[in-house]
Amino acid sequence: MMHVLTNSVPKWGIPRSPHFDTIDHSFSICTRCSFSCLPTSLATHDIARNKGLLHIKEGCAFTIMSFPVIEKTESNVVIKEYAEDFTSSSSYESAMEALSSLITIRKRGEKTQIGGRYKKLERMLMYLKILGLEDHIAELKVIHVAGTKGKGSTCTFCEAILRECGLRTGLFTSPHLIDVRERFRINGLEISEDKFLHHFWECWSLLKENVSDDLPMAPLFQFLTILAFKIFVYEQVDVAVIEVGLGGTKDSTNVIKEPVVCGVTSLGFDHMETLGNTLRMIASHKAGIFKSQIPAFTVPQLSEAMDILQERALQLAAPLEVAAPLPIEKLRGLKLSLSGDHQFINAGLAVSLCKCWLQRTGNWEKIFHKDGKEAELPEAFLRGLSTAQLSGRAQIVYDNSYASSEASENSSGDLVFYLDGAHSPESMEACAKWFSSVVKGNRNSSQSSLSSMNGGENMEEVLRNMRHEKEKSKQPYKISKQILLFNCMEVRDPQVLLRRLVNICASSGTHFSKALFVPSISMYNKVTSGSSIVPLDISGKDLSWQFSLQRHWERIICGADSVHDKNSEMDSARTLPPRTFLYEAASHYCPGKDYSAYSAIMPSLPLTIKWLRDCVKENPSVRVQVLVTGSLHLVGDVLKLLKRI
Ligand SMILES: Nc1ncnc2c1ncn2[C@@H]1O[C@H](COP(=O)(O)OP(=O)(O)OP(=O)(O)O)[C@@H](O)[C@H]1O
Ligand SMILES: [Mg+2]
Ligand SMILES: [Mg+2]
Repeated sequence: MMHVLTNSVPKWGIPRSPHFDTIDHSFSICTRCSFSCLPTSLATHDIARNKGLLHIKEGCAFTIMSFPVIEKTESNVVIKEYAEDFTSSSSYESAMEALSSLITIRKRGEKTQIGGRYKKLERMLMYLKILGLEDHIAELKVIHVAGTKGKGSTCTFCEAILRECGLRTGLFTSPHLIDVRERFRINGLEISEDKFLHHFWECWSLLKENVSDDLPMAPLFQFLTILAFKIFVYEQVDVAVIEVGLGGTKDSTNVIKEPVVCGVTSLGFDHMETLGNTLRMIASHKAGIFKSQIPAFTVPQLSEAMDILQERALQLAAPLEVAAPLPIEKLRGLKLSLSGDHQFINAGLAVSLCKCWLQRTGNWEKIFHKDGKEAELPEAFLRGLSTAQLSGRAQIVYDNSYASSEASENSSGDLVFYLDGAHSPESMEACAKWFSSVVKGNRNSSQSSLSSMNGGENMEEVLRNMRHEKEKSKQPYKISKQILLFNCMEVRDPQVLLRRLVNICASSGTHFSKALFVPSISMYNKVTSGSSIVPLDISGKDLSWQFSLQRHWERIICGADSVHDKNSEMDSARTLPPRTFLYEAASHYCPGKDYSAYSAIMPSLPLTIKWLRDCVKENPSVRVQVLVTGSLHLVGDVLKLLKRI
């Protein structure tokens, strides 16, 4: 494949968007004016102008751009546009403020309080019309994916595979862990801050100008969906991989009228307050993305769910196929970049979706004409499957920032974080299996395989982990302790989640010596960015939810209620347990201490990480393996802190 470096874009002129010619894999420059392909209304607004984001000229918007710089990463071309100084972090923070104002404060399952005359999907179509996008989104070549678990992973595999096939990709996933821009990827890379702000303020101001009592402003997820469509249209992606937000039938993404192919990942119990209490009801929502005569794929499902999917597909004359989990031999010695056995299910689905997409768009034969071996996965597929990246799903982070530079590596213990944002019973099961298998791998061999490190890491992180593995193999034997760091949203059933986790881990010999219950930093009513300030002030934080999690834990582990009397709860949570707590056997526990034998409430996440680091620093003979799970917010917060503390 040829990559051509271009820097011939006029600095103050029309942005020409570079893209792949998908047919012969060559890189070409589209000489059409990207903006001129879009309605001139896109350029007529004030906020962006006030913020200096746009120059308006005769109804056509011109971004202020400096020369694009092309970075080559493996077989992909990555384009970076370095904008002038018009975007500052403060402008990014004001975008976050604006986004936060779109969060509709309501309890899950309650009917929306958006008001207005129209239903959600009618509103979505009207918003798209305001932005002049309605015809353009019909031209996007979409892979649309619903399901209870594995949507994000499946979409990420699809994106990586098709990018490796030489296509220009757009990927829209949810939720994000640290920064909202994670939800929008162009050619495998998170959208740049400049581009994000540009599109954000255009959407924002046009919608704000046109809202009325009948058509109120779009709530958060609808807004983000519209933004994704706008970005993908503007970026002229060859393929848009779109993850459903919640359910299917009524999801904001379901304005896609004619996707190229649809996928439904593993179905299970989540969001029952919105989707219903039975698997049949849940499946019926997910099947709501099927479209007349459009091929659909799913994974093996329980029969109640499969029956519904098949019924719906039949009604729509949509050919539905079941994609088998990817057989490991097909990888020809490579490893899936996302860890855990469940990822073979997602990978199998992604392969079927991509093959179908390539065939239906006429690309399959053009790209793989020389590759006659139907049974084998094309090289590009293997590259995609072994490099796709998604943070916070079965991700391992070795933390060594506590080790002082002068001290030898061996003078402190190991601290390893295992992060997985599981928050439904089925995903907790997948998470427990993964955690047990990787810590077991550690117990059985001094060197764990790199396959246990998922693709959420960047190259730098992978290399750091490899160095760590190498160092570790030279070190004396360490005693491993498994610790749980947990929080979940109040709408979840912690009893079910924790019990599932404990039982599955126990069945393969993994036992948590302690559980730490901690409040998340992220606020559900605020969209924050990677650079937002981490609040350290914990005074007045209500920890009653964490105390109730602890009570569930105590009941599961020792069949008894926690020893806490309610009055001491608030006081005890103000203080961290002594460092010996981490290593103390439960039998050493003395009633009367302000933490229990098996668990503790931690006053804040930053303090918890510091405390864990201090504990490990003092004790060279231990390896503390911390499973962080229950909430993607918690996982995101931990990742943010590990990178920044
Ligand atoms: N096929 C699967 N079966 C069971 N659990 C899975 C599967 N795939 C992923 N998981 C679990 O679900 C978690 C989230 O994975 P992923 O982000 O791919 O799913 P999602 O459907 O996008 O989730 P969300 O509802 O958070 O958007 C993973 O961390 C893992 O614990
Ligand atoms: Mg979900
Ligand atoms: Mg998701």
